[in-house]
Amino acid sequence: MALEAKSVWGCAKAAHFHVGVPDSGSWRCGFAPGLRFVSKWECCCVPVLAQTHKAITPVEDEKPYTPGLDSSGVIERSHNTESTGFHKDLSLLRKPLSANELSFSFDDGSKVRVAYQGIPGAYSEAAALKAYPKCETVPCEQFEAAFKAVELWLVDKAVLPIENSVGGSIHRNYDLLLRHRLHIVGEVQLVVNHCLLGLPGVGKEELKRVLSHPQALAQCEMTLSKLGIIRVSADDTAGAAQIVASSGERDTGAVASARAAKIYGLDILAEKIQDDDDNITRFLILAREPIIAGTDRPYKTSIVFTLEEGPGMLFKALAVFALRNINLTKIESRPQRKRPLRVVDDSNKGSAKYFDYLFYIDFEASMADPRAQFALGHLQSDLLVDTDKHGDIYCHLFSILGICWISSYSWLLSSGYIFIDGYPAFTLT
Ligand SMILES: O=C(O)C(=O)C[C@]1(C(=O)O)C=C[C@@H](O)C=C1
Repeated sequence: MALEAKSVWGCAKAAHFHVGVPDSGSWRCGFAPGLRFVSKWECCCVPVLAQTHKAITPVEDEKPYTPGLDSSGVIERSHNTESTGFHKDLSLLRKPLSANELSFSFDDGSKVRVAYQGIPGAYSEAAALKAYPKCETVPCEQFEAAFKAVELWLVDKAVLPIENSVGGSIHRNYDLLLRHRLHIVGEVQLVVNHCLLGLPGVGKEELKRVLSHPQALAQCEMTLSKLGIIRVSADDTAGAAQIVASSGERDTGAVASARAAKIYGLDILAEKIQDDDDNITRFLILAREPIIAGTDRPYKTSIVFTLEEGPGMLFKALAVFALRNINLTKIESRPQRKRPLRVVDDSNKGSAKYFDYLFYIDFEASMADPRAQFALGHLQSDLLVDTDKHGDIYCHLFSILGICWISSYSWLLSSGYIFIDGYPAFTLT
C-alpha cells in the first residue's frame, strides 16, 4: 500500500468551515459557523465533527493511562520498568518495524498493541508501558514507522516523544503529526534517568567513545564533556547499548536506561548522568480515532494553523484564547517545509520574502466547551481568512490534532484521589 504524506489544508465550500486530509478515513475538523471560503488548496467538505467512528475492539487494558496521577506538574519521581523482565536470549526480542517493511500483523487480539520508536529497553518503550501497563509493545525503527503501523492497523496506538525538559521539542514528530492522519488521544510524562553503560568489568575512565540517541547525548552534555568522551549518535538509547554489547569494544560505552543494561548484559558505570536531575520527556499517545470531547473532566486540545504575515497576527491569534480565559500550555512554530518562503508585496518597501510558519498550540479546554468553540470560530473567521492580489478569498491551514484528558489537583481531589506528600497516592473510588 502506498503511503504518501498528505498535507492537511483547510477548505470550505459550504456554510461550515471544514478541514481535513483530502481522502477518506478519519477527519480533522474545524468549526466556524457561517463562514464561506474558497480554498486555494485542494479542498473537500465533510460535515463538521462528523468523524467516522470505527470501533476499536474494546479490550481490558484499552483504557488509556490517566495522566493525572503523575502529570500536570505532579510527575512520578521514579519509573519502574523492571516488571516487564529482561531478555537473556536477544534473538527472542522482536525485530523493529521499518517504514518500508510493515508487512506483519499480530494474531493476539487480546492486548492493546503499542508502537514505539527504538528497541526493547528504550525510554519510549517505558513510556508505552507507563501509558498502557498491560500492552504489547511493538518496536519500530523510525518515528514514521510507528505512525504507519497505527494507520495500517498493525497496532492500536503509538507512543512517541514530543518534548524534553532539557532538549526541547522533538520537531520530527511535530512534522509527522501533520503528514499522518492520527489523533492525539493522551500523553505520558516520563522521568528519564540516564546511565553510562559499558562492557562487564570496564571502568568509566577506559571509555573513549559513547553511543546514544542524540537527545540523550544532549541531555548529558556536561557529564560527557567532563569525561572527555567522543559522542556518537545512534537510533535510540537501547540500540546504542545493543551495539556496545555486540561490538565487544571495551573503550565504547552507551548512554541508556538501567533496563537496557539488564537486557543487553552491560554494567552500569554511572547513574543519573543527565545534566538536570529532573529530566522529563513528554510523549504523545496517538490513535486512529479521536477522543470524543466531553465536559466531565479537564481536557487539553492541540491545534495547528498558519497565519497571514503582518504586525500582531500571532498576538491576535493568542488573544482569542486569553479573551475567554483559556490557558495555553504549549506553543511551537515550525517552518512550512513544502512552501518555506512567502513573498509579500509592499508598495512602499518593495517585495520581501518571509519564512512561512505553522503554529502548534495546546490549550486547556474541551471542544465540547463553548469557550473553545467560540475561540476557534473567532480564530478562523478573523485570522485564517486571506485574500490574494486578485481579491480571491482563501483560507489558511487549520487542524485539530487531538484532544486528551488532563488533570489538575482540583479535579483529582473532586474525583476522590488522596495525596501523600503532595502527590496523588491512590483512588478512593
Ligand atoms: O532513545 C530512546 O530510548 C528513546 O526513547 C528516544 C528518546 C527521544 O527521542 O527523546 C526518548 C526519551 C529521552 O528523551 C531520550 C531519547
